[in-house]
Amino acid sequence: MNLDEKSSYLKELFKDFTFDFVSFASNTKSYRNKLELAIFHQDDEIHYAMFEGKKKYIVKECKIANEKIQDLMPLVLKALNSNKALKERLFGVEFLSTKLDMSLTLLYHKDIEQIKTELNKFSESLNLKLIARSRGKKLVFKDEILKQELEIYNKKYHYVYTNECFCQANTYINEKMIEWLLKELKDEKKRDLLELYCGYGNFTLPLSFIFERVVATELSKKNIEFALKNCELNGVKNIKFLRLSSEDFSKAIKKEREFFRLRDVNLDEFYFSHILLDPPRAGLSKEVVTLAKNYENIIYISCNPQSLRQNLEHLKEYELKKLALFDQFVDTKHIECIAILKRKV
Ligand SMILES: C[S@@+](CC[C@H](N)C(=O)[O-])C[C@H]1O[C@@H](n2cnc3c(N)ncnc32)[C@H](O)[C@@H]1O
Repeated sequence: MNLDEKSSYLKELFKDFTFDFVSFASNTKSYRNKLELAIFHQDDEIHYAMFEGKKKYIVKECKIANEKIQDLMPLVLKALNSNKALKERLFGVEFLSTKLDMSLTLLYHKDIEQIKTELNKFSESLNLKLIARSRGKKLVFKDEILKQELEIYNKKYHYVYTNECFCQANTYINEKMIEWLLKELKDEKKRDLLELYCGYGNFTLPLSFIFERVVATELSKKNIEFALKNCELNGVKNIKFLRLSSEDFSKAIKKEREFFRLRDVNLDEFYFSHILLDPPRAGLSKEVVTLAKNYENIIYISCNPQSLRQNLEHLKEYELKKLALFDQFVDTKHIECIAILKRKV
């Protein structure tokens, strides 16, 4: 689907609502900063491959991947093909790049300890941050931490993360999403922000500068580990990151359950004017929709407009003020959007 088709689809899906609509285009080529490929073994050679349903087909190049990844792809393949131990039982590769950095993950169906020396030489020869994985094992060569720098309205935000963290796939569009949110929230009355599904703090850090205080929660331990590092990197002091599922956080705020992780936090001290939600494709559970209703303003970042639409059915007390479409995944059926909701008066 192109941007016009996605816009029409969204407008049709949300036709029962009245809202301002805006869309943001991406570069159509070289936009992806992460790429996962399968490996196809043929005779004595390996090729990059993708799946179409259950069918694997060979991929010679990938124009949607950014230039860093495109440049590295042939070098990696050549080096792997010239080494029997490295190509044997290899079944997948994952490229992850940032504006400043790059890592490669190799996925094996064999014990990677046996090829540790070869992997090290491979990482050295390509000067590459390399991660190798096989069942229950992980080896890291050089480093796995990537540095990222986002530029939002001429201000730089610094991040670190690894490929075990969630990260947005299109850096340009990610920056546009953050810029748009800052612009939309600029003139609103704001106090504290409650953010659920915060990842490593992608939105949290820039937003922390326009709210008094932020409580940000996330399920994954790795994401929270890096969110805390990112807070320090940017000298931010007004965010409290908590590793809790959104469902558990709902229980905590209703005092239905006590959590040791919340022993130093008195949630009653906060005045949340806004809640920001960026859930996985399935959208929000019933408990989280109920939690969201405690707050006057809801910002809902969605990678699945269908689940967003379903959740809105249970948020009838709110008006959908704005809906923004971000073409994060160009020419695919995937739609990323942000909805801004306000409780009706
Ligand atoms: C779409 S990502 C958004 C991450 C972040 N906002 C960003 O922009 O990088 C969704 C995040 O929700 C987390 N997550 C998934 N299920 C969750 C749950 N039930 N409670 C809290 N976090 C959850 C995932 O670990 C992931 O980091």
